[in-house]
Amino acid sequence: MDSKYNLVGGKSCPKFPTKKPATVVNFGSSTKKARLDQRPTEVTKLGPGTLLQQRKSLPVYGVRNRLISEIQKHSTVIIIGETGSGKTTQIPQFMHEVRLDKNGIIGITQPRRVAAITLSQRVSQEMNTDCGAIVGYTVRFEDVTSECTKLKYLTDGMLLREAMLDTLLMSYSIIVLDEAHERTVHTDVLFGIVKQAQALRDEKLLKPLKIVVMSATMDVDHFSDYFGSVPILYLEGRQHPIQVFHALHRQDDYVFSCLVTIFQIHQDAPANQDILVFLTGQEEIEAMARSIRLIVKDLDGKCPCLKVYPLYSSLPSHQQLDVFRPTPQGMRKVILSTNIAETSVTISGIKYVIDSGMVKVRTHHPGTGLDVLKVQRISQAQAWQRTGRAGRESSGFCYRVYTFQEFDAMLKNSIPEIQRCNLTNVVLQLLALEIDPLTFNFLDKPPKELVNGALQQLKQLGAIDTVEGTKLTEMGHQMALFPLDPRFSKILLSAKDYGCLEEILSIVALLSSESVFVIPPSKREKAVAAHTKFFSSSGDHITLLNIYRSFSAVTQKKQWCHENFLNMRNLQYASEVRSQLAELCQRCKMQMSSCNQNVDQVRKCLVTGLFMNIAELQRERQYLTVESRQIVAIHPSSVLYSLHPHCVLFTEVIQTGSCYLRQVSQVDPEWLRDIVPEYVQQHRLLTLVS
Ligand SMILES: Nc1ncnc2c1ncn2[C@@H]1O[C@H](COP(=O)(O)OP(=O)(O)OP(=O)(O)O)[C@@H](O)[C@H]1O
Repeated sequence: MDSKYNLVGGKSCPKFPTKKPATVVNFGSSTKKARLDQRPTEVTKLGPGTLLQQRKSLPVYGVRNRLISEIQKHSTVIIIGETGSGKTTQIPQFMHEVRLDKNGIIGITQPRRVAAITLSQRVSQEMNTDCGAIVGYTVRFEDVTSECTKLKYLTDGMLLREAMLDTLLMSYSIIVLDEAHERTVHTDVLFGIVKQAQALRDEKLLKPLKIVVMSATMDVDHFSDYFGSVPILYLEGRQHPIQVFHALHRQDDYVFSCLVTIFQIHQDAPANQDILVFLTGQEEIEAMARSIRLIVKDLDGKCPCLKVYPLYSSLPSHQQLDVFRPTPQGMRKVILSTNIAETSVTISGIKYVIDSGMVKVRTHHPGTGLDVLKVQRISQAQAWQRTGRAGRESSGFCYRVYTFQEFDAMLKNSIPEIQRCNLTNVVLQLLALEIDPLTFNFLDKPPKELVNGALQQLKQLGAIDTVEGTKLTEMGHQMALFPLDPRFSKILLSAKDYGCLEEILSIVALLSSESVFVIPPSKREKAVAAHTKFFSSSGDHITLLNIYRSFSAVTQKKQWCHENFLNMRNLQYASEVRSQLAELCQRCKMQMSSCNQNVDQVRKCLVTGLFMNIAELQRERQYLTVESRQIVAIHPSSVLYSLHPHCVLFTEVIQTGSCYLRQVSQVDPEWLRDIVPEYVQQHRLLTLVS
């Protein structure tokens, strides 16, 4: 590729089915300033060799012995390495090879489930064993490990959960906190938990716990200081070079610029060189996927066959994993992804990365209690992570559809999640560990109002007695057992009082899964008509229950789902989640119960956990939330969209431009007075006053 590149306007310029005229995106290579180009890179040409040859050509392999000796010498080390240097796949294997795991397993945390799954599959392959044997993974609702597992890839959230059962984490000899630079809330909390476990094990003369922190960014002094000036090991180089290009001019529509760039690459590059595009969210991705498919139809076999794969977190797991399969010969895949493919993962075949420079971030506002989803610029660290997804199997290219000046103006690192997200779940987990969240030794303390907001919510849910309190009630202890948002744990635990545990289990399981509705754009009317059969005028929760009940009753599930435009895998997944939740309920000594057709009981039970999520109709379609006094509307996907009931309970609010309530049910304001009298007293409900 030339360093200056006119992306549209070549002789085979595609037609774009958009309103806009095709613009031009010119790119310049940022040779001097690009970080990857500043460092001497070790370039090894790889043929289709064996996995062992591939492993040996990774930069980390050359320093294996020094690395092992440093890890053996110190109880905690920080390792920095560029993307693709081999940190995540190799270092755990090195430690296993010298039997550092003889007294316990090596746990490697990952911020995302897709990374934990694909990494453990890759490492199993490299070690020539089945996934789930020596190497395995644990993610929420899925445990693929066995008694002989020595290397366990797990999400940071799962390790935190394990810490609740054993604060000393005795089954582990080494804990690797990977991708620490991402600063997810769970990794941040784990810093404190593993540090404490290490100190306590030393104090009690138990077997030692080794901690390895791995990061892809250089600013790790902070991590080192936190553990008491521990050594920092720097791994130089990456396996394959990546050429980075920036747009020469500011682009005013990053989505369109990405689309243009995809087709310019597609026209020039040989087949089987795949493209990964970073966008911000599901809707944007699905819209671009449709545009690409339309353009491809117009190309008339002039280019290799192009297959589009969306990748976002609400996509069912199996569809996410499809993306990782090699592309059939003669084809090209283009993956449109959110930031879930940004760190840790290797997607086979990716030669080109196109970076929009944007990301959708969830931020919690303690004042209003609202979680707001906002599209914003990424940080430089994220830009380098995205770049690093190319050049993993051979050299690669990264096209940034923003100028170098824009890159230069980006924040160096993203704001840690703990500074901006809803902390209710984390605070509950800390309290279950008998840790006071107000005095906990956080790597960076979260804002006090976020912690207080979480304590306040836990008090309202009955998990603690007082806001200042650090002791969980019995209800709080039970709530902490469930891998759910505390509001849903509360609903499950209340179900025994309303005699509807069967129903609540189904609803909570469905809310924990991806959407069960399938609405193909070409068969929209038919799909909606099929779904209408299940609709309940009382709202979305009972509608979900109707679907689950029918699904459980039929024997020909596949055909039934197909006829009713429902996603069978998601329903099956929900059914697995349901079984696991039912087991946890049994552990809490809860009896199974069903309210059969008296589904008012179900909605009353939902109020026990979601009473802070009530909104009242103001005027046509406009609602006011009782807790945060926000103007909102019911999301068009809700069955209540055109019914506008007086008082509704909702599962979540999303703000993308306007504020929308999702998963909504009608409630009778009188129920609120019975179920949460104190809350009603504190918050004036208009309907109750009149
Ligand atoms: N699933 C996979 N398929 C093919 N190759 C892979 C796979 N996983 C890893 N590799 C190879 O191993 C290399 C090192 O991957 P690894 O995840 O260990 O790097 P890393 O240093 O942890 O980088 P990052 O932090 O970006 O994930 C990759 O660049 C790639 O060549």
